[in-house]
Amino acid sequence: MPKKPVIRAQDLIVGYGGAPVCAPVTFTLASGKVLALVGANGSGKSTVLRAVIGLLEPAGGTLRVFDNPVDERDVAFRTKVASVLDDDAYFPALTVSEHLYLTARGHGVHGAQEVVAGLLAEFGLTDHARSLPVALSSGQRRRLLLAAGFVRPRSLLVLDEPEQRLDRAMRDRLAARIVAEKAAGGSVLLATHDPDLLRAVADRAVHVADDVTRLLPTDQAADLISRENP
Ligand SMILES: Nc1ncnc2c1ncn2[C@@H]1O[C@H](COP(=O)(O)OP(=O)(O)OP(=O)(O)O)[C@@H](O)[C@H]1O
Repeated sequence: MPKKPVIRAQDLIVGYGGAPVCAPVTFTLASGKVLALVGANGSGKSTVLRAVIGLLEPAGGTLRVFDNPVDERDVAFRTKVASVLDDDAYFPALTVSEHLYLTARGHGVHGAQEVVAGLLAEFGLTDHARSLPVALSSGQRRRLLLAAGFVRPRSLLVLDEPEQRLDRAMRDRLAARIVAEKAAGGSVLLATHDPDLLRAVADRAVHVADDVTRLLPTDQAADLISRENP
């Protein structure tokens, strides 16, 4: 029997106060695959991601994650789904390493200290391990949030414009990390404006828009982004 998709969205309608922000969205994401949401500013990519991780009730259509309706209060859901959204959601009174360690321990990660040390190195934060977030640059804070996403146990990783505020070298490292994620059987749903990241990691894309949302091959989606952001 074919494996059930990790995410199944069928004519999914998302919006605020009853008003949809984009055309209905239909896609599936299988394990070991990366699906990218692309589209202009304000087209609705983050809103779709919020619905997938349970921060927003769908206004219509079907949404199943691991073959269940989304319920972010469910422990089983939270152990499988890690997300990094476009917000500065860190603890201001914890250092970089305390932040990662707390997240790791809170999610029952084995060998948390080694895992944290590895992520500090990978995200270029070792020299800032004892810094408070206020003493980090905006790109370093972004690295901290990404590292906090990667420290969690997960089968599905949801990333909202993970390239934001990262320099080229860090974007390349992030791309390698996402490729490793899928090689290990993990699934990734991400929104992006970066055609290089898209080409490096995505298997398919969904163009989110007002009139119609379409599934696109990665190259076509990357060309579309390049045209939107010449
Ligand atoms: N909390 C909210 N309440 C009401 N409207 C919102 C809210 N958040 C976003 N919107 C609106 O929903 C629409 C879609 O926003 P969304 O953040 O999903 O777009 P996006 O595709 O992620 O954009 P960007 O590429 O700029 O990040 C926009 O018109 C935005 O103004």
